[in-house]
Amino acid sequence: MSTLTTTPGSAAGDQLAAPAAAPANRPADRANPTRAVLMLEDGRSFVGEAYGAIGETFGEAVFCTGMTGYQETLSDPSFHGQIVIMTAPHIGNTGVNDADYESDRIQVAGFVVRDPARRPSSWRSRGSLDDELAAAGVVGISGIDTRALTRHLRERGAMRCAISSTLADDSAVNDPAAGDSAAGVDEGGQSAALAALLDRVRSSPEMVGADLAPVVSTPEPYVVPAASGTAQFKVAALDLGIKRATPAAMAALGCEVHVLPARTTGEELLALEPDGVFLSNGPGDPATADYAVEALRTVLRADVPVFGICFGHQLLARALGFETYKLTYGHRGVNQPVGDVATGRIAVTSQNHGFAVRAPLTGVTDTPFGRVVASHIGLNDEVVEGLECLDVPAFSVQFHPEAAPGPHDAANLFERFRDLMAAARQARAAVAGGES
Ligand SMILES: NC(=O)CC[C@H](N)C(=O)O
Repeated sequence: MSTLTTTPGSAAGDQLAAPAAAPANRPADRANPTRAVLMLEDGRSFVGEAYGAIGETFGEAVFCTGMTGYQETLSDPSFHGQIVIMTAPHIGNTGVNDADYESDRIQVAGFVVRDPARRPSSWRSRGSLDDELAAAGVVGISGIDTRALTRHLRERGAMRCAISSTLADDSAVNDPAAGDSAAGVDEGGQSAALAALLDRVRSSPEMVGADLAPVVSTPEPYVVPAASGTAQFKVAALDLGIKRATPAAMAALGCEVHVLPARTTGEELLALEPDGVFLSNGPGDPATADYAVEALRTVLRADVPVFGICFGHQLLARALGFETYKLTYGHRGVNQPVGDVATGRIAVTSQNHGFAVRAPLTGVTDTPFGRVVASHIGLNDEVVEGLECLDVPAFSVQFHPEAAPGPHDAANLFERFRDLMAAARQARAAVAGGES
């Protein structure tokens, strides 16, 4: 299986790297718009204007329903290899600032908006989003019917796509004006350039089978110190695509967070003598990343507390023996309702996932690491959104308690992790006391 190795604005995958003769991505000119095409794997296409950089890019088309937080979305490493469609029609209204980035670069493979802000307005803004995308070489498209596109993906599922603003001839495109019915796929009448683009989309790498965490992970370990005072707990955090807000949330609770590359082994994690091990969110298919699953099993055997979010939740599930599967179109946005099974409380959560864990919604499952229950359930479609181990100190959630962007309903989960680490330390002290 080929692996998506997208760099912003470039073709997805080595085998799809732009031919040497292709023009380099260059900023779109707002005064003289350049025509751009979004081509889906099933042949449906949309015509709009180049937005951000002019060029050609490939990735999985996914839609995000957040009304706000486009900067955090763009820089979330979990979106690596994906072309993100914003369902909110006005994007870029507050420009860009340096505080809202969740990693050191824009991570999406491409960006689709309906109606970009012509002039950003915010006291924090230092520039416009389209200039920022152009400077980063990120190819985008604007002025298309994002509602029709989203409905198409809801019916047909997330699929590969391309954005191209460099086609020689795109005159005969299957335009959204032709209607947004699911049956509106019309490959007939397309120009040779469009047919060739469709071929390129269909030979681009798929998200299923893509092992992308090592591509976005930190090459070297680094430490985020406790936000104030002496650190109370040492956390070893496996960076599978971590967002800045995550170690910051743990540091605010008195943790010293050691952020480690994706391929760190279980033995290396334990050698740090951490109070707890954290597994981050990340891009790609959780059915890959066997290295992290193995590391996690080593940690679980050592009875060290574990907390996983999103990709980390999926990997904890795999370590326990559950399987993961691909959702039709996933959950991406800041308004996803989740029920806490134990308390009956509902949290509105931030989510960004295309895969999910296959586990029973009710009852207790026996696993090699003891009994496990589903702790959280997605209220839109009954997807397992959390797991709790009853016999080892481990739990995980599919959503994002770090909430960047998003509501803070789930922030208490970091406190739960801290309390789990405190309880484990007390238990160790009691055992040591009993032995002496
Ligand atoms: N945000 C994440 O960690 C996403 C996890 C995984 N890549 C998925 O799409 O389901």
